[in-house]
Amino acid sequence: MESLNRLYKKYFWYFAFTLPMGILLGVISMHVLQIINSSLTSGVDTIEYSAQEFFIAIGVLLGLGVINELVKIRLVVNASRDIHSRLVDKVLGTSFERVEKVGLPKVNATLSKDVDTAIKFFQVLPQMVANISIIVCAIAYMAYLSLTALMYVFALIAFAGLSFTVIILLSRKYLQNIRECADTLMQHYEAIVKGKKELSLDSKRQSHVRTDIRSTLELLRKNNRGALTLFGMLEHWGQFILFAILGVILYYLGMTLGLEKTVVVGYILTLLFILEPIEQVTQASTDLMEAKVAFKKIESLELSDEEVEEESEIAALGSNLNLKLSNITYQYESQENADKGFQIGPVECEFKAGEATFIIGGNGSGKSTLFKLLAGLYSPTQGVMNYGDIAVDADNLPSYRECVSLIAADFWVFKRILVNDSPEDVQLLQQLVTLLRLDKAVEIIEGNWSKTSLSQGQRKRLALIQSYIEHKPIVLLDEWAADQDPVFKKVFYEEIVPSLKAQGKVVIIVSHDDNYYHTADRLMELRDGQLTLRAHAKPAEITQNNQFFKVLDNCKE
Ligand SMILES: Nc1ncnc2c1ncn2[C@@H]1O[C@H](COP(=O)(O)OP(=O)(O)OP(=O)(O)O)[C@@H](O)[C@H]1O
Repeated sequence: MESLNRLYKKYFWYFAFTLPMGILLGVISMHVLQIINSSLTSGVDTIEYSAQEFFIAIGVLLGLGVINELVKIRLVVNASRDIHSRLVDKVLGTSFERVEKVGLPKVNATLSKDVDTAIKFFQVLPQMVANISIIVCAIAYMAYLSLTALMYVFALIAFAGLSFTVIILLSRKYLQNIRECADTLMQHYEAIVKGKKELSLDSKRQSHVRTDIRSTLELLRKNNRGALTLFGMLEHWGQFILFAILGVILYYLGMTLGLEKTVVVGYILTLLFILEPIEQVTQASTDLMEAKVAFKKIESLELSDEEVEEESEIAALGSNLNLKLSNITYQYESQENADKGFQIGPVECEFKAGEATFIIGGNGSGKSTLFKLLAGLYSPTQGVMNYGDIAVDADNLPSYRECVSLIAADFWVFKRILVNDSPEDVQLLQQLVTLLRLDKAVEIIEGNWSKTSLSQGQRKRLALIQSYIEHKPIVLLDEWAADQDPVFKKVFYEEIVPSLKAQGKVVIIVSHDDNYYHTADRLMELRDGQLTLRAHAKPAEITQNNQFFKVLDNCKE
């Protein structure tokens, strides 16, 4: 809870403010009660003085209450912004490897649900402090009226407190289960949205999915019922206890202890007055319990706790250098029912600047895993990766990643185009849109693509444009051409790849287009995680009418 502790510390003064304010509100409230009490039990001659005092006191209460409320609102809105942005920083600062392991549905559930529940902590705590202060002042006032009567009241309150604690503890398991169900539901929701096509075509699968979701909803219902029953009981039990105390004072203690009328009326008024603060405290305890579960859930994801520097730009390691892998291996953690996870390597290989390497291999042979390793998204289990003379390690990994442009099989296109301000780059961007035949499909509006909901092949072209204008020296393309039409496949292998090579980039491509293997400098094969050389080739020189080469060359000048 390190990051959240930092937040508590940041807002310590807000919390600290609510304590004396709560006590002040409590003292003045008790004073108001005392005025009412004495007006009810004494003669009419003091009424005029009491009225003045009464209205001054409630005016002060209004003023202090408003100040307290404003401070509370400030705390809540500021803390809400900070928790949201802290969580975004945590996700951004966490390694790809960890986020992949946690999985999208869990991260989504945390970003959408836990964060709002966690904010409740900041909403209810100041209120709770104020209410507890009022209750403490009320107890002090009752002690002032009659200590003996208070002993009896305390015995009843202690019993009530004990029963409250038991109920709250019992609710904890239900709350944890409800939170687990929320994760499972998020997974189901992702499946029914992403798998909508398949579900529309298969009623059997649809009914399986429906059954699974219904069983999760049933589990959720049972746990919700358990938690809500306990919370409901808590509320009514609290009310009952309070009325029971009133009854005991009114019908038994008054007579048994021979209490004066002022004491009995004082006790009744005070207890009625603290009815609402007590209700709010019990409600707040359940909210705090939920917030605690949410905090625990956030922590259980083990996201990064490091502070992310605003606008931090990481310098790239260098360019036009060779990428060398020495004895590199990467092993996934073992999955359920498996002895050990899939392993890549040991890989011994050098990818030269200005050369294109094609990697082929069957499904599951490890191509995407190798790309994640080459991109620095996974850290090798053993071995060394050198970029030029520099060994890539934990310290310079972020700088290495700045050298890599990856279009993965499950790539993402951001609406915002990141392009240098230079006129050459802006012109290059426009030329690439035309060359990649996207000029009729998208526009560039204030630095954003007008839309990204295009065909898969077109979206890959958008991703390639972003890769071009980033000018990164290592380009990794995972089956980029697989979704392109035959004409554009040809353009890719005969113009785009040579233009990237001509810029001195390390180009590595996963390809299954055997018609174009001859355009590679090297053909390598992955089989069960083992990378072997299949063929060296001497691809054709760059042709004079290579439009991609021309626009990139212009940009260099
Ligand atoms: N996140 C993961 N955790 C554990 N094992 C994984 C993970 N991702 C992939 N694997 C395992 O690693 C092996 C290689 O997967 P990878 O995706 O690299 O293959 P691929 O060659 O890209 O396959 P394809 O051609 O089907 O895309 C598979 O057996 C897979 O089960």
